Amino acid sequence: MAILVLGGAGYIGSHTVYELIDAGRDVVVADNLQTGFKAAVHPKAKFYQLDIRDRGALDTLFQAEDIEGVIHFAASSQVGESMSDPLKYYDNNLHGTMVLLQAMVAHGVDKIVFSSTAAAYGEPERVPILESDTTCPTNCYGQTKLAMEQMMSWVSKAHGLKYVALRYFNACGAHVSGEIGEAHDPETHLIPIILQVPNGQREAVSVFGDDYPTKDGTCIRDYIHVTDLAQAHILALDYLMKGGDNNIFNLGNGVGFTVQEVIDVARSVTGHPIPARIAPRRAGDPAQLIASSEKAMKVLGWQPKYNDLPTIVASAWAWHKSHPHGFEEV
Ligand SMILES: NC(=O)c1ccc[n+]([C@@H]2O[C@H](COP(=O)([O-])OP(=O)(O)OC[C@H]3O[C@@H](n4cnc5c(N)ncnc54)[C@H](O)[C@@H]3O)[C@@H](O)[C@H]2O)c1
Ligand SMILES: O=c1ccn([C@@H]2O[C@H](COP(=O)(O)OP(=O)(O)O[C@H]3O[C@H](CO)[C@H](O)[C@H](O)[C@H]3O)[C@@H](O)[C@H]2O)c(=O)[nH]1
Repeated sequence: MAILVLGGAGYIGSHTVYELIDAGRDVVVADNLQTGFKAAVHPKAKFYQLDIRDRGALDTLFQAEDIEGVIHFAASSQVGESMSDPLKYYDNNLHGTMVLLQAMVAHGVDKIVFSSTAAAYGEPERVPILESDTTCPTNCYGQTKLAMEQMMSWVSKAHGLKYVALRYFNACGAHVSGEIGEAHDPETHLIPIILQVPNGQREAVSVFGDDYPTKDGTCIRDYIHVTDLAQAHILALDYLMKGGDNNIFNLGNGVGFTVQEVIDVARSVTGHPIPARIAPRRAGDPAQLIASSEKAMKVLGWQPKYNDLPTIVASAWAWHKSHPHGFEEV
């Protein structure tokens, strides 16, 4: 039987497929390639180009393949865009997940692990954040992810579906092989943006606000390596296969770094001075997001391996230096 990875041509999905294949699992990837790349899909995975909102295409896939569980990354995930075009997020994230769950129920596939986000919490009431803390998203993206979690919960009560929601903090880094890495266009994430400077693609990095109540005034985030995230998906799926109940887990390193500290690490990793300019705050940015991932460690046995920021940034740099245009051939 195979694992179906939706969004397996994207950043976190492609890394998860590599880990699944390395673990000897059969993998089917489905992706509409709206932000993903066929070249990111492991050659041993079977690939379907489809949109999860297309029920007919999903039916064809579920009829053709023997699927034992689903890992669902397929979503739109840009915070800023979700504020200017919220209906795109309701359509792709909520409607897409609704069609997927309808197809899963119809075809008797009853296990799903899916990408949620730290954005589900909004401005945290305390750090480190526990899964039981208040969820009050400050942007439409986080709202749709929280609504996806709630949709799973109701579908579970009615149809016996079992789910794990993984609330990631800041995904970063690249595969140790150097074959795949982060390639978003436009890029909005801090570490790849910083690395565009030593790659000659940007003159300086803008620091969005230096007047936050943090040690150097810049925002604090919890950076977690994409391969550690990938491993958590495998553990979560195995947990469901062994009869584990519906659950929600934070995934982060439990350590926060300011934007300024991340830039300093990138300077030391790349040997480039990386000029930084203070810019206005970015709307909707909480001052500080740090995960408590103790529950994932205790229940899933998850143990992040790349818990050191210089190592994480070095893995990202190895990828960006050798693939300055991502998966696009120029
Ligand atoms: N990158 C992060 O820091 C982060 C943090 C928290 C949560 N997440 C979530 O993790 C997931 C993966 O994020 P990512 O950074 O790898 O994003 P990504 O954009 O690189 O990957 C998403 C993949 O899903 C595909 N996709 C999107 N809509 C689809 C649809 N309707 N049908 C079929 N395929 C579709 C895209 O083509 C892409 O390959 C997303 O759900 C995102 O919301 C990401
Ligand atoms: O050019 C930049 C880009 C980012 N930042 C700052 O760097 C920090 C990290 O920003 P990212 O855009 O890399 O990541 P976010 O924390 O905003 O968001 C990420 O993590 C969230 C959960 O924590 C969501 O899941 C979201 O999808 C994902 O992009 C923020 O303080 C941001 O203001 C800058 O100063 N300059």
